[in-house]
Amino acid sequence: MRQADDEAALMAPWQGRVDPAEAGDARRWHQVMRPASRAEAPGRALLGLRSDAGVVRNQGRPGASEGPLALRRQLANQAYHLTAPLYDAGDVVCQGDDLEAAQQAFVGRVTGLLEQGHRVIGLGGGHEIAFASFSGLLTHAQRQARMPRLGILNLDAHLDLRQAERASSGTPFRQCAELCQEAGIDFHYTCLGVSRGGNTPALFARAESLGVEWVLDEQCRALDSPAVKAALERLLARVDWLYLTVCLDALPAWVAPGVSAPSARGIELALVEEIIDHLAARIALPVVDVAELNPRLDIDARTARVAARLVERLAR
Ligand SMILES: N=CN[C@@H](CCC(=O)O)C(=O)O
Ligand SMILES: [Mn+2]
Ligand SMILES: [Mn+2]
Repeated sequence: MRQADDEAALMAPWQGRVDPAEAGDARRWHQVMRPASRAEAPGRALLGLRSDAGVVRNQGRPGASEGPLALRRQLANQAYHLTAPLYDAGDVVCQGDDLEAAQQAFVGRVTGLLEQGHRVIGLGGGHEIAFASFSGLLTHAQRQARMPRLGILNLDAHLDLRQAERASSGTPFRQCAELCQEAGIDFHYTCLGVSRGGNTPALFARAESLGVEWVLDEQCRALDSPAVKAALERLLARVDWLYLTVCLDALPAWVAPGVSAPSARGIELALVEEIIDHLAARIALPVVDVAELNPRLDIDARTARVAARLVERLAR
């Protein structure tokens, strides 16, 4: 009974239009989505992190905990053009301020889904999802007979390398650097779309000292912009598996208004899509995620629609 209740709640957002009179394949995501517990073959597994704690700790505007549900509602009506099966693995819920417990639970879920052969698609939640996503990927990598080299590609206006007393949405990649050091592996972190005004000199200095590669938003014009091309080529040459994370404030505020810290400039959605396609064609992407969707601040679900479009791409 409990399981049936859980499944009904899990599948509740997966509703949308149906076109029974259509002769060809007229399926949408809500008609294909299955609970991850019933997966029979490897596919794409959605896993949400319902958390505001990281953004609140980072002096931001709460509401990201409502992101996973808003994203599922937009995804439900996406036309299904994929071959991979789609699974919903539900949400890890952050209770109050207990971010660390939520991140640990998320890590456990990520490793379990990776072991079953799924690509994990994380749905934020604040960008604190990144530390949990990468930790899960690292744990899974350490279980391989020959450990793959790991890298991180973050599309973000922010470096998220803060030094702070407590973990937050502003600290995940500094935490990843420490994790890599503890694990005795290289930290390969590249951030594209960085806003000069959104990051203090202290953050750029930390990026420098950690060997982080970044490209400013104004240098990110196209995939073949020299700085973008060089940064991606260097990263791809160094790693075997990539964790790709999209902070929605990498996009301009008029494209993605529903985030804690909207961007005055940002990088174009078309470029974000091109980067995703470029990476997917060249390297294993076992874990990807979309972070910082805040439905409370959204306008006509504009950001949620963009996020759903990106998730569809990340699922290909
Ligand atoms: N994950 C977002 N992090 C940003 C937020 C900046 C802001 O709130 O202005 C950061 O810490 O830099
Ligand atoms: Mn950001
Ligand atoms: Mn971020």
